[in-house]
Amino acid sequence: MENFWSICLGRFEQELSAQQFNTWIKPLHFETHNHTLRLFAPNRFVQQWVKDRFLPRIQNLAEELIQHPVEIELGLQDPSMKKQMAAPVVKTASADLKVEEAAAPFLQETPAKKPAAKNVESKKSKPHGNPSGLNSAFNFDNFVTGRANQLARAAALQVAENPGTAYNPLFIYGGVGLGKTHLLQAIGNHLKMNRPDAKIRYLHAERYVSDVVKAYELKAFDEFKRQYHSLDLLLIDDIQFFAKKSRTQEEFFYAFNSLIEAKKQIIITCDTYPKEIVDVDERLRTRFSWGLTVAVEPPELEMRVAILLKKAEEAKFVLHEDVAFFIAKQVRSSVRELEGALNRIVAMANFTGNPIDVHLAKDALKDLIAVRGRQITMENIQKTVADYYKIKVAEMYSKKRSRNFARPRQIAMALARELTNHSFPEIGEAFGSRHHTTVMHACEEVEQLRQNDPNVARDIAFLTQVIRD
Ligand SMILES: Nc1ncnc2c1ncn2[C@@H]1O[C@H](COP(=O)(O)OP(=O)(O)OP(=O)(O)O)[C@@H](O)[C@H]1O
Repeated sequence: MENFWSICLGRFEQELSAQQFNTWIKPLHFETHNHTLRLFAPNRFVQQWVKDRFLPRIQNLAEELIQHPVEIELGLQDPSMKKQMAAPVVKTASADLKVEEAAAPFLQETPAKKPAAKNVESKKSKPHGNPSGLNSAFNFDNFVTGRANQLARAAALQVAENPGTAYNPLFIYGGVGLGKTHLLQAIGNHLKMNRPDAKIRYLHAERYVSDVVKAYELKAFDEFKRQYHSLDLLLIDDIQFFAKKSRTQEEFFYAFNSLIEAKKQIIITCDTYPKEIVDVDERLRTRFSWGLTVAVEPPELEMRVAILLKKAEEAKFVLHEDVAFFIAKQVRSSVRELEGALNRIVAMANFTGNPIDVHLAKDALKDLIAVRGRQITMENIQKTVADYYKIKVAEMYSKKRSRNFARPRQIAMALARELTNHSFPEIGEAFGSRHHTTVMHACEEVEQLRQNDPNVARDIAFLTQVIRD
């Protein structure tokens, strides 16, 4: 075991570039303790990086070079004492590669788009053994309010104060990373504080699906019903995941009716308006609009700045307004992306030891800025709009006239007209050789819709931001 690290160093030196090796592997300090290999990183940034990229390889090498099972710990060096701290530590056992989250949340890159969560109780963090699935980190106090979400926040607070009586169900919808889960959790935490005995359950829709599957396998629907139908507050996140799950939808229909009848509160989040949820039973979609439906929209500039300042305050570091404005101007699509950008900047500051200023922020976000600087193309517009409406890009140039394709196509044409310098004939050409009057007609129709249909206006605002970003 004593020689393990020197052999590892040799291997990594061969496998990595000199710069990678010197930056990530060489600075690690190594110790052994009984059957534990201990590595210590000089800072959290290196610790997180090594955890994400190199720990599995170190694990392989341990399996190859050491004949008996070992545990690997990845801790932090204590900079002042020049000795190692026991925690926080990332641990992994040789038989089973289990990595525990150890670094502060501010050092974890936030994914731009949430990966399809599988059977998650709370996708934000582990529920700390709390059967309600609530995460106390999300509350009303740290939810920044602005035009984009003030109605949703007011409704959420109202419901948290008067569950079962105000709006039932409360249906919160909006694009990714805009604070729907945050609000859901805040409602749960608020009620829990006011009524500690209340039976509250927060869960991601996929968890509900898997509970139905389990109940089915174990023939335990009575128990399943007992659990869900006896709640005071049911918080269910990302209901669009019920699509095509007919048994789940049936069970949820019963749970829904039973809870509403008993005046127990249900709050649902979704990526779209109830009527537009695909592959979910009509009777459920109708019920979703029984109470109040509110949207969360992408935050405007000032609100993005306020969110950044709040996040900095929470993480206890100083963020000057000019830096916050700089970040907010670069990152516009979602709060999650905003957090991701801030994480990068903080990580770079920690890593380099430089202060957080606009210069450092520019450096940390240079990839993002380069991407933004790219010219907006019609291909990009077509792809973004197609992705958003979940249709194939090919439908942008196809001749199909069904509304599912025609409407997104018209919106993409109107955006192409607005965001590029192309002429009507050029746009027509790019959309399956259509006549320029078709494009003109599309632009007029979309403008009408934008003025009269708040959903279309919201879609266009969101798409414009994403394309510009
Ligand atoms: N108004 C806000 N104030 C403070 N933080 C916010 C706000 N809106 C979102 N956030 C933060 O942004 C991150 C993403 O928000 P959240 O997970 O609630 O988004 P979501 O709408 O549920 O996304 P998804 O559709 O992917 O589930 C969270 O860390 C959340 O705390």
